[in-house]
Formats: sequence, structure tokens, C-alpha cells
Amino acid sequence: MKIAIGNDHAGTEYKNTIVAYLEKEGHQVTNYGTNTNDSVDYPDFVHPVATDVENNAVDFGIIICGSGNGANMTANKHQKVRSALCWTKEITALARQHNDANILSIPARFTSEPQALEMVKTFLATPFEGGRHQLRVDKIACS
Ligand SMILES: O=C(CO)[C@H](O)[C@H](O)[C@H](O)COP(=O)(O)O
Repeated sequence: MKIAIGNDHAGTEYKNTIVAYLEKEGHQVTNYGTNTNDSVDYPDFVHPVATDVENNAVDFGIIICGSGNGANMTANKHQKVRSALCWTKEITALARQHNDANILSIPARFTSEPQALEMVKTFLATPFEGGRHQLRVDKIACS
């Protein structure tokens, strides 16, 4: 799969672990995130991920900040983006099954690294169920 990833300073370590895993699994990863712990502004590193998802340049996006909220809010400003803030494997599975989420937002300061990796695996492996959920997803977009 093609995957774009973005993070602020709170997510650098988790990003490195996730990218290493994804590349080991043969995925093509575009890293838009900061690579240091120096303080940065998360929108600068999340908009490029959401733009790639919006333009179908990648299959999925992964974004990481401290709480996951700032990154999630930024991504969801983009048309065609359905970014889900997830903190358990179960919520991650539902974000794919029911909401057809195309970006996973990870709260690095509120999940462990193994938990974050498990969420990534779940996100990429879980299909959208369609059916009644498709009707609801179609109603999310306004205008
Ligand atoms: O934007 C956020 C919250 O919605 C992210 O969690 C940021 O990582 C966080 O705000 C960064 O905080 P810091 O005190 O500047 O490290």
C-alpha cells in the first residue's frame, strides 16, 4: 500500500517505529512529519498527508501528535478525508468498518508505542463494511 505519514514533535519516536514496521512489511511510505523533537506546529506536517489522501495519491494516511486532536481537526478540514482519532484497537477497527476512515490519528502521549503499532496494523487490515454505513458516510460531506 501507499501510505503518507505526518507528525509533530510529540510523535517523532512513534513515527519512526511505525515507518520501520510499514517498510519492513513492504509498504511505500511518504514521511511528511518532523524528524526531531524540536517544537513545531502540527498543521504544517498534517496538511500534506491530508492532501495526498484527498488526491488519491496514497491509500491511507497516518498522523500523530500529542493528543491526536489537533492533527485530526486539521486533516478533517480536507474534502474526502475521514480522519479518526483512535486510542484502542477496537475503536480503530470500527473507524474502518463503520466510518471508512482514510486517516488514522494517533495520540502519542496517551497510547503506548505497542498499542499505536497495533492500531496501525488493525487500521490497514480492516475493510469497510458498506451497506447501511455507506449511506451514513455519504451524508457526512456537506455542500
Ligand atoms: O495539538 C495538539 C493537541 O491538539 C497536539 O497534541 C500537540 O502535539 C500538542 O499541543 C503539543 O504540545 P506542546 O506543549 O507544544 O509540546
